[in-house]
Amino acid sequence: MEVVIVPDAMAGGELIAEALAALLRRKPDALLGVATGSTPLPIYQALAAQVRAGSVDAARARVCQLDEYVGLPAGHPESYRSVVLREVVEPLGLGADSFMGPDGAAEDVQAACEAYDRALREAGGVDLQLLGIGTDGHIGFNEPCSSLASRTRIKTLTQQTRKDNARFFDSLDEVPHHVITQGIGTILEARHLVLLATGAGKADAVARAVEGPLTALVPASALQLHPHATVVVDEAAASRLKLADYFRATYAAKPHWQGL
Ligand SMILES: N[C@@H]1[C@@H](O)[C@H](O)[C@@H](COP(=O)(O)O)O[C@@H]1O
Repeated sequence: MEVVIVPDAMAGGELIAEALAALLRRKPDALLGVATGSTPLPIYQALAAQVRAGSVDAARARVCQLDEYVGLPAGHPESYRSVVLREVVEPLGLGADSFMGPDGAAEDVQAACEAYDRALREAGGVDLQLLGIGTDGHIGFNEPCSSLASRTRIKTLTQQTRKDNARFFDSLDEVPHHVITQGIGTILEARHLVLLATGAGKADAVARAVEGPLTALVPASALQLHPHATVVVDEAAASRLKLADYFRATYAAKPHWQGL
């Protein structure tokens, strides 16, 4: 696992957007796994700026969702489908046919989960999966004690996650209890995992994920199993890392051509 400490969220966004741009230059139809929440927004803004400036062509990029609420009415502005269309697909100038996600309104949720796992494989697998981290260490919506081998499935949110996400809704009551999320086993199949965490509120989760034991109690610790996992953190989110100086020195000495 590589840990990169950046000064602030903006710098993290630009660094990761450059990695996405480099991937698209290498593989124009790359399948980009995107995350929701506030943290990755600077990545999407920086990538869209690169597209507008003509430094990367994203016209053939494909985008896929990490997770979704269950039971929100179609077109709800806070469904992750709506968020990804609004924050990623449209700003990159892509059409809705470049995008795939699990169907949170399906009558047969289990079948929808299995279909999504299959669709990801049939699409050739995710080239780069962006991840955020929950304050309880979750990735996607894999809450603590999710199986490290799990596939896309329905999960029940913890009260903490519902409270954390209530800011996107009019009230806590409106935050769904159930979600569909790519499983940890599904996420680990992506060729490159890039987790961005910013702010002091994530420092504890980051330290447990990066330097703690591999445990289902901290789903993000599963990144330790992946051969190409990058964790980008700002100074505040890095504040509890014991090896911070080592991570800084390693990144400073890294040849530029390697990218992330
Ligand atoms: N399902 C999403 C996660 O993918 C995201 O990482 C997390 C953190 O969000 P934020 O970046 O807003 O803190 O929120 C939600 O739970």
